[in-house]
Amino acid sequence: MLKEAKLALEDGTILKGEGFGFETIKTGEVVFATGMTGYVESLTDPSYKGQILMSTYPLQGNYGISREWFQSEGIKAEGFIVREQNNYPSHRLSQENLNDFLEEFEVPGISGIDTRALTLKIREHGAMKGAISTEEIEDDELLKLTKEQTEIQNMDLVDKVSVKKPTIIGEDNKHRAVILDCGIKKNSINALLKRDIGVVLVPYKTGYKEIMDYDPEAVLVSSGPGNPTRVTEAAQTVLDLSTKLPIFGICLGQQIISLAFGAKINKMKFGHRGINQPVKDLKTGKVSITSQNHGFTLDPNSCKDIPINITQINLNDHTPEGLEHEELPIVSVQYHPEAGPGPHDSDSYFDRFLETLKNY
Ligand SMILES: NC(=O)CC[C@H](N)C(=O)O
Repeated sequence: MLKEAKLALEDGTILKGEGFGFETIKTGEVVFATGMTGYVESLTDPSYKGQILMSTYPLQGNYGISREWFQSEGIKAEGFIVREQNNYPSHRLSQENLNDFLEEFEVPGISGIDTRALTLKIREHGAMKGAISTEEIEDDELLKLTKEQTEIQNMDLVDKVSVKKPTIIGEDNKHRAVILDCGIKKNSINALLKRDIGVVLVPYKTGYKEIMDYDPEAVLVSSGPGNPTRVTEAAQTVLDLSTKLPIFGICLGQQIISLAFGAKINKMKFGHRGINQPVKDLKTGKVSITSQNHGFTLDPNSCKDIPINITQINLNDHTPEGLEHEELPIVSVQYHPEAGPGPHDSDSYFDRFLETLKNY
């Protein structure tokens, strides 16, 4: 049954649509993603914790839901905004429809929204605080909840998605890496397992000594939600480990590594979320099409006097997309080489991880 739902934005906008998924009220930062596919991977990506996801592509749900595509145990985004949803999916792997998927994980969805207009608004204004209600609520009350919520910059979101205790996956693999888990995606773990690298996922607050006790050959600092400056413990751990082991970072991981060496982080106006972001390698001139999902970036000027070099840039806005330490085997990317969703063009990042680990 279609029921009326509302979306409120901090600038006072109230949009009405049809509710789907779970009947509830959720707040979050409203962000848009431009991929034509990948709603299952994105909704289950822990980096979307604290955010209400809007797809710019107008039809969602048409190929259904499969657990094979999950990037974590369930939906991590706070809500889903779409133009049109389809609940009669067609795909050989599909196990349920979008409505039941959201309902199962107690997440509200709103359809019938003019997502094109809303995207333009966000591009102009920047990402905004918002709220979705699939329950009955007065406009004023929903606006109040919207405005009163904490800014995403000041939320501790990594704590909500990081593992609670160390977890070993692939004990019998030839190599071993520790993943400093800030909200790892399954595809990243699988990319290492595929290369015979077993992993120990450790909580993001785990210190140097405990990590070394696992006798890893390298460390991966994972992607994850929210503001990297809220996880200073992880930056300290990176610094402590930096002369001992190769360190690789993905997205939030890159931001944490750059903070460890003294770079500055800025909030972007509306971020990069999509599966066709062009990234240029400054050494080879090669351009890759990458999967991205971030709203913070490091200030390139703050890298001038620290031992970190920017090795890759985004061709849309020239923001840093890859880093390397001047002397140590420390490498990171702002995009998602593990894909899920998106292209596999930068899968070789994990080959480099393996080579670096073997040679160290
Ligand atoms: N995918 C990620 O790791 C996101 C990193 C960080 N939360 C950002 O928004 O910039």
